[in-house]
Amino acid sequence: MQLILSRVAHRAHDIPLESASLRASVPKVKAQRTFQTNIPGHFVGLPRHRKTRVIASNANQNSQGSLGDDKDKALCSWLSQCDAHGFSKGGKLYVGEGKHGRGVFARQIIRPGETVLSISLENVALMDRFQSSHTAVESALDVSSWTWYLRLAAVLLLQVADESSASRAAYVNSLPNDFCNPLRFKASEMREIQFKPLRKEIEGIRELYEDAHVLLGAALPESVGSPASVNWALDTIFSRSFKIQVPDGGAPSDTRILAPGVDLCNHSMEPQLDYNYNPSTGCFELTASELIEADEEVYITYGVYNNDQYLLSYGFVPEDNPHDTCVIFDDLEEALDWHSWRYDSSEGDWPFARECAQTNMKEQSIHADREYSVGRDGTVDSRLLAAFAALEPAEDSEDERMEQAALACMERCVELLESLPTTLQEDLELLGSASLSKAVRVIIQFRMGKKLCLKECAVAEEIFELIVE
Ligand SMILES: C[S@@+](CC[C@H](N)C(=O)[O-])C[C@H]1O[C@@H](n2cnc3c(N)ncnc32)[C@H](O)[C@@H]1O
Repeated sequence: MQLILSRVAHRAHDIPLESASLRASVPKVKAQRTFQTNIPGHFVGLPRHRKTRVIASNANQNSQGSLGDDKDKALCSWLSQCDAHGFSKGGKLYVGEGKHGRGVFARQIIRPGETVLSISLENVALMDRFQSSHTAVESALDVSSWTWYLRLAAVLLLQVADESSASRAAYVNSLPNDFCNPLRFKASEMREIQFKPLRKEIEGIRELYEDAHVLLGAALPESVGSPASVNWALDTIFSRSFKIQVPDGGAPSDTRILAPGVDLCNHSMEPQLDYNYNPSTGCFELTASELIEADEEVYITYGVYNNDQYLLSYGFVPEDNPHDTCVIFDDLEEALDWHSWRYDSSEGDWPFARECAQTNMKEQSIHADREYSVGRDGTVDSRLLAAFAALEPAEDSEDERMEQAALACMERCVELLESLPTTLQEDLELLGSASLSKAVRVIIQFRMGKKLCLKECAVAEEIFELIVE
């Protein structure tokens, strides 16, 4: 948290937002590319900064100490009985309280390439299919047509219901009960989001949860079929499951698993551990990708997602996420309408603009309906640049059209920034307040990420350099 705050503070003071001067201040550049469809990549621009990893070894115990609370101890003891030695007394890892709550720490120096934890799929993991020892309830369920999250939620909830089996009870008991899920944001909190796309996605996922209540409620034993139990199971699998390729009687296919122990690792954009399924051992393995010091908290990466996806799946917003994006137009028609209003371009060649956007879209396999966004590094959706460039007068050179297109994107970002109820600086000050709820705190972090994307684009002179390189 410290990192993002200091960086935002610096940038918020540093970069003046002067929309009026944008057109005039952009440098002239020489184009070498042919106009229309050959803008590189989906987003266009240059990365501007890179975060330095800060190692936090602030576990509440040292390597000789106990392994977290009683539930964590029971989990570690079960894992070591299952031959997953990572967390046993002689193992290389321990559970402790880290920078983001409970996490995993190195007990000793770990060298690159060392496998630190190995989880048998058959005996330890929970998979989105029923494993060899079917119970009667499992056999009675026809889950073949269900999507993976319904299957995995059913597997987890049946594990909870199965009191006769202690096999994975230690794991189930160690799972968190409370989760910061945007689906349960109150109406007043929803208003604080300030950005429409996330609100829309939350509504969509609420429907998904409601459908799951009906389906799993009808299929599962009463003791685990309540909406509250189903919510818990879905929260758990969305925030802790891994997708791997596992042979299922034939060729490897996508399988979702809950991997006890591995799922205790918190996320970092610069992790020291990789995870992989090893077909020769049948295990899901954690391996060091760099030298790790004793008592250092170890991280994995949860993936390349924007902050919307992080918040929806994991309930947090990563610090300084280079993959965050901010929607600036819902679709092409909105973009063209805006351009016509802003620059009086109603005489522009709209069919040509659509064609340019679509050609760029097809070339990059982007879904037609996808919104138009800017990236955290000052990049712009290349379909948008192509469309806007096509609206510029035909007699202008290709350079001039591209330059005006990029300027239009920058001006849109400025306009959006100015239309928001709070500025970056105000959000930063709000975050300093001790009385914020967890939900509001994460919402403010989320909207600051979006504003940083807009701001990076609004000042991104590099856009021009990259377009014409
Ligand atoms: C796979 S679990 C990791 C272990 C978890 N801390 C635990 O106690 O079980 C994922 C959850 O950990 C928390 N988390 C992981 N990485 C985080 C990070 N970088 N910042 C904030 N919270 C994080 C979030 O609550 C997330 O939903």
